[in-house]
Amino acid sequence: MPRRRVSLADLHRTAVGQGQALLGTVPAEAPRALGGFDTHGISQHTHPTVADISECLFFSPGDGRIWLQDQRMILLHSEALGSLRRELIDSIGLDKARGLLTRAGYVSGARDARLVRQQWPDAEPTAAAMAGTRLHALEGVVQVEVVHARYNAELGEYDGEFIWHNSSEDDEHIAAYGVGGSPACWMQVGYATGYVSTLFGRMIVFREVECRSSGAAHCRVVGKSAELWDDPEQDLFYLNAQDFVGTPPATLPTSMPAGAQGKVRTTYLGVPPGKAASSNAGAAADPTAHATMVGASSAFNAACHMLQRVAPTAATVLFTGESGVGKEMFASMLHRISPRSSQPFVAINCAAIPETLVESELFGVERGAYTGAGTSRPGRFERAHDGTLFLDEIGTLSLVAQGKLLRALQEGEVERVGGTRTVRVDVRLVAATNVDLRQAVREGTFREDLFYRLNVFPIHLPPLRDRRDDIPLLMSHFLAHYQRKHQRQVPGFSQAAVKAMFHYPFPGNIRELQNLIERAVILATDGEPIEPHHLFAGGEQSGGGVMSLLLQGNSGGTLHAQGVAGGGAAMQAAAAASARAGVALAPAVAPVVAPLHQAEEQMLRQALQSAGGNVALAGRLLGISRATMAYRVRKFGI
Ligand SMILES: Nc1ncnc2c1ncn2[C@@H]1O[C@H](COP(=O)(O)OP(=O)(O)OP(=O)(O)O)[C@@H](O)[C@H]1O
Repeated sequence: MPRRRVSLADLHRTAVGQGQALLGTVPAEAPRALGGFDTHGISQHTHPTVADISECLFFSPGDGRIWLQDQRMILLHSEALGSLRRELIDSIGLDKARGLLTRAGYVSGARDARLVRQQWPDAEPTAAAMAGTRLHALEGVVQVEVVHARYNAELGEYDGEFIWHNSSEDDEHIAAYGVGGSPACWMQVGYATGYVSTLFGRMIVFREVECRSSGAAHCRVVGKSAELWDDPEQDLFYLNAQDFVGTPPATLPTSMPAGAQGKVRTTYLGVPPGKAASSNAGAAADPTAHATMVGASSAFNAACHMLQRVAPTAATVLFTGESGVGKEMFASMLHRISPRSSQPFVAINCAAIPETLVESELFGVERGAYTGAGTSRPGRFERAHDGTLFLDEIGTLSLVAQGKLLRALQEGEVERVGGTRTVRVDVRLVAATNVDLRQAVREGTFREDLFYRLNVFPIHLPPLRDRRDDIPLLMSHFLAHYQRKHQRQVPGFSQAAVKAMFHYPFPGNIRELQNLIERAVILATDGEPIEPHHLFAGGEQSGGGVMSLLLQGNSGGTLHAQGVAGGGAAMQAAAAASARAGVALAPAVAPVVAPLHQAEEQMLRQALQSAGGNVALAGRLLGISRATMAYRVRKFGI
């Protein structure tokens, strides 16, 4: 069979042209059904229409694939999904099954929103939102009738009501359980939440207020920005794979009653009830102790499930992943949900300690051991006794330090530098690395025996560009966080800003996203949404344009811009915003064509110079941690 991709639209066209001869089993009324949407307030001819969308659907029977543009799809019997659903409910319970299906729906909706963004970048917001209803129908899930839908970009508020006809989930639920007391379109609600939240870059919660499964004639769903609901917690609960995962609050407007703000904050803390209070022993050493962990992508959920499995044990855990993906945050959460949570969590960044001090930092030192050791002090191992010791950037340890670490792990005891007695320590070791330790072993820079000692339970955290479904949640989360922190009234993101965020590769991962949003919240004008130039004002390459940070003297940075997403008007606005922020825009520098290591060194030097030699600030400019910055500065001998 030829490996030809045939789009649904091709079939339709051919059928129309050739009197249905090539359609075979496609029923004659199918094209009419596809075009059968109607909406109030927006015409069925508004692009992207069902016909436009169907151009993205390809059947490739020759190689057993169906594509919705670049996403592989499958044509699954609704009954098969029904049986999976029934087994899930029967084996893990209604609430857990509902959570799983809601999150699967969320991922699907988020994917479709990205498709619409990519294919119709100029579609106006209502049309892009309506495309979700058309995709949902085209995928055979549900027919959507729009009661009303409205998005106010100025206020960042969404509000919509829909009637769902022919819900496939209801058919299956009713077939298995009959008509009962509660709504059952869980995946579909997850889809709507994922689609609209991804489209607008903020948390928009859908709730099914009437459902065929609970006796209504048809299903009715209401979607609103999370802060417009009084009690979004009950809906958001199902988005969390584990109870330690928080869901980002929507922006908390200052007009919100103080009591309500408090309620939302505690609900979203991301710490299971009872755990927060007991983990205070480690809180001082743990900078992320009160941070909320958010995410909804399948990669994030998979890592959370692994964390939940390993937390109750004493096994060594090795987190791998690029800088800024959340390894330290996961390590800290691991401690908080483990039986050691009331004991210390001691973190050490191996890259940040000079080679000569590693031993005394880890194992402690006895008075007089060397010049300057005026008092005896315990090392991190001793301080982490009964608790968790987190060794970050473990790949940077020297071979000598690796040998000493291995000995301490094998023997369960340490000897202070200059001391004569050994101290027994009981620590749970958690390590993290952003280098490939297997490769380091092959290259002879990392001990094989230590690698196997650490690699007991590896958890890989993929880069943000590979789990883009988390982006809207993270955007909402950090927007709310920095609004509170900096007392700003920024209602949300403009459509251009959301688009730019979805196209940005985030080389610095979540840390970089966090920095972009903090900067944007500061740069944006109160009462107006965040625009791309507020986000990409620090040298990031966004979409078609580049903004780079050029450094002149020690008197502070100068922003040099080479176009920004949004074009000339955005440039002018960027210039105005930058002027407000005390920096100036100037013509662009030539694109960097130096080898990677040279470019890296140049960027490090520029950032340091801009930050007046402040390593932490320079790191923030580049979207990396202070420790990583310090390590790289040392590596290049700057
Ligand atoms: N799932 C998440 N939800 C909310 N914030 C997150 C999440 N993951 C990471 N962050 C935030 O992103 C920043 C970077 O995370 P973290 O320091 O844990 O990354 P890392 O992988 O340890 O980086 P490095 O390798 O550079 O040390 C932190 O401010 C952290 O709070």
